[in-house]
Amino acid sequence: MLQVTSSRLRLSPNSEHKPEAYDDLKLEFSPLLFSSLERYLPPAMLNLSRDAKIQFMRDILVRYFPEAERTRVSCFRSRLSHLLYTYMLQPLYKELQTLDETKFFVPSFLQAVNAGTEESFRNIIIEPTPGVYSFEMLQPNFCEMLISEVENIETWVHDKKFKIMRPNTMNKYGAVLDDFGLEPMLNKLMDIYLRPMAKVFFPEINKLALDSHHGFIVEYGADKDVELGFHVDDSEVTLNVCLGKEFFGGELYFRGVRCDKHVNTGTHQEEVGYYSHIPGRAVLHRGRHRHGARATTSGERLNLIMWCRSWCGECLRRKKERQHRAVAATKMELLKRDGISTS
Ligand SMILES: O=C(O)CCC(=O)C(=O)O
Ligand SMILES: [Fe+2]
Repeated sequence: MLQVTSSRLRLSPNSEHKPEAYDDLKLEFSPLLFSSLERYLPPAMLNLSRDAKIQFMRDILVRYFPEAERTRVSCFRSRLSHLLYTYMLQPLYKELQTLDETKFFVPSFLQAVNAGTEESFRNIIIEPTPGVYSFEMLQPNFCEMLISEVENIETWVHDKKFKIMRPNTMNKYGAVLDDFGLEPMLNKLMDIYLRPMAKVFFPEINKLALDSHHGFIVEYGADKDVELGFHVDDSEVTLNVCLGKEFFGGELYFRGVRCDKHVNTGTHQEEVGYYSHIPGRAVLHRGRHRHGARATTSGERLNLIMWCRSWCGECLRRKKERQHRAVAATKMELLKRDGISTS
């Protein structure tokens, strides 16, 4: 039984207090909710054991959150962790989860990254249109393994009757690799192998370290997606590598870099560019470089895409502000439901 002098939540969060991480909890509420709520705990409770705090906070949340919402979150979380853990433990190729550079990359790419100079990168790239850099990157064997892994994921998901998250709002086929145990490997790929190159070719984003990514596979073919409309990516820098198989069409078209305000403006002649995919070859471009993919007219095309992102100081400040507002709103809601006047 929990013994505390006051079980009332604080009126304002204790900003000095660093809440515990609750990511491992398999409870019906988001771990973030527990971390946010911990800052509102009465001072005497902060030194209690983690289990005691969990029990106390869970009691509060159970009282205040509607049943339907809890069931929805709970179902989603348990299905998602089930997906992650079960698949991660028995993928087709466990070796894809650990980046082995000599097995993954072609020697020319590795040499350029090891040298790490502008000249070494310039030696391996072609620039089909200004701001789009193409280079040979992946070993054929790695491409084949990754394709087989994706096919295995799809069969597995189908057999288990799971609904998986599709890569983005435009591609209906493919899979988010981060959800299937490949996130750490892709993180390493971004950190060690892409970041130095991005620094050389996109000096304007040099100050922003690429620090997170969304890694996925897109699939095109007769009974899959055929083409991809004109868009910008939700990324600072995008890596797009063709894995195979055999196909005609699927060229990328580019139409200049734009900020949010001018994303729908016209294109100038010198901004028009094209790139034809070749298995194993990558393109690196700004996420804001407007582009699309023409129809894959026959065969099957699979590409590995990494939307690499970074948080600038202002984004970080706004993110914290949003979190702060969300916490404040949750707290107001809790207090109101407890019949405490908040005015
Ligand atoms: O199909 C492609 O190669 C382009 C994919 C793409 O632009 C995207 O997923 O953002
Ligand atoms: Fe894109």
